[in-house]
Amino acid sequence: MAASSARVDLDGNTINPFTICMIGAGGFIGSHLCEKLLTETPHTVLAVDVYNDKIKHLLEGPDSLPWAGRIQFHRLNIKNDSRLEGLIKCSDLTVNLAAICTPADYNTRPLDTIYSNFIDALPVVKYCSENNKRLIHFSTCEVYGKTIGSYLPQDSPLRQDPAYYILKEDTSPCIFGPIEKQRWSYACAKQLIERLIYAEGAENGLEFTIVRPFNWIGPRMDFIPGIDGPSEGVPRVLACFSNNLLRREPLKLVDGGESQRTFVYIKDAIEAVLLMIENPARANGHIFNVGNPNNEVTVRQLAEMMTKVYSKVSGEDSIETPTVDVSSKEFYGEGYDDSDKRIPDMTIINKQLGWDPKTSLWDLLESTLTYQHRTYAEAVKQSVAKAVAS
Ligand SMILES: NC(=O)c1ccc[n+]([C@@H]2O[C@H](COP(=O)([O-])OP(=O)(O)OC[C@H]3O[C@@H](n4cnc5c(N)ncnc54)[C@H](O)[C@@H]3O)[C@@H](O)[C@H]2O)c1
Ligand SMILES: O=c1ccn([C@@H]2O[C@H](COP(=O)(O)OP(=O)(O)O[C@H]3OC[C@](O)(CO)[C@H]3O)[C@@H](O)[C@H]2O)c(=O)[nH]1
Repeated sequence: MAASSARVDLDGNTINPFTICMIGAGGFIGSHLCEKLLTETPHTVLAVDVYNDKIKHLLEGPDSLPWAGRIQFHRLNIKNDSRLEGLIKCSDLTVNLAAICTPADYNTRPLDTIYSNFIDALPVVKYCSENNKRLIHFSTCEVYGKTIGSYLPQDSPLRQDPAYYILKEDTSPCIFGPIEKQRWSYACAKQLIERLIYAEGAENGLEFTIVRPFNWIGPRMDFIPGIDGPSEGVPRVLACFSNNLLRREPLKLVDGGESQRTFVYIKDAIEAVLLMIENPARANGHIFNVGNPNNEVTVRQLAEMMTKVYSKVSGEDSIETPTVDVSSKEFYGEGYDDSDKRIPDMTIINKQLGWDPKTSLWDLLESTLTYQHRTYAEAVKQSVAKAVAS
């Protein structure tokens, strides 16, 4: 679709093209946000990351492309690069996506996790505040931790009461496990940076929006171990299960696969972020849950659905034993813990931005697994054949 030049916001005001400093633009969410901004808006992106593989298709190509000249890639590590302030200063808005955000790292690399999600984000917040620049910061649904309901007795009827499990931005508490459960290093660091941003808003007038994504999934999420990422790496569940399906191995269910998640299609979620970007008067000062409450499954149900969908899109029968149980200690190591249930309350985002997710879990898995099969099946086949031959 061609970039439109006469865009209007939700209140009918003309949106002038602006420059966005997007930190973490080379990741899963960043790549989709770049694509959306370049193909459907007149805005310019200063894309900051240490990697750019997932946005190569936007960076390379002829000058005749509709977005030519509207994206620049800056390869830099925000931990230690003095160019960061300059990029923030010459932008109208900063979107910060940079983070270590893979659960396998939270308990095994807790220091890196805390530095990445808190310490490394500090200069970004500071530069935005000091230079009066708007900030959209990516937090996480993990700041809610466990539900109140999870602490009730198993047979308590209150567990069925939404008041004990629906997660609301302005009223739900943040409930983490003990310090020795280092899984919560990420959630805790994200919570503290949220509090710092909120305080910068309250005391120094920083214009901010905080996004709490609830399991956004789709093409380009993470990596397939041994193909475009380390063989021993453990990505998030979509890529773990995709890898198992591609290799015709059983899908591993951690602690029985009883935890529940709501999954939202990345393309639906990106619509919400674009609304935030283009409607500052409605988005500033708010924390937004962004998820799909209608797409709730247990991890076991997710595995079963992915197995069925993959069989449909690949044309291959599923294997005889499609799933296997593993303990969290075996899979993630010491200090792992889990969120039991994550259903976002949608009142605030619906009221402020009129956003609702659209895509069902089956449909989003069908388009995502079609992409996974098309992108990886041949490479996996070759890598398996090579391993057998050696
Ligand atoms: N995908 C989800 O469902 C989800 C859920 C909750 C929260 N989030 C949050 O959204 C953000 C983006 O998540 P994602 O899924 O796209 O993850 P991702 O890992 O694909 O992307 C993060 C990007 O940040 C970059 N980065 C990390 N540290 C950096 C540094 N020091 N300097 C420069 N670049 C750096 C990485 O190279 C990567 O490209 C994260 O803050 C994450 O915590 C995502
Ligand atoms: O092979 C596997 C991999 C994972 N599981 C279980 O699936 C659940 C979801 O895991 P995952 O997608 O890796 O991550 P979480 O939902 O727990 O956490 C993420 O949520 C948002 C974010 O902040 C950023 O993406 C991140 O922290 C979980 O129960 C695993 O144990 C499995 O059974 N088998």
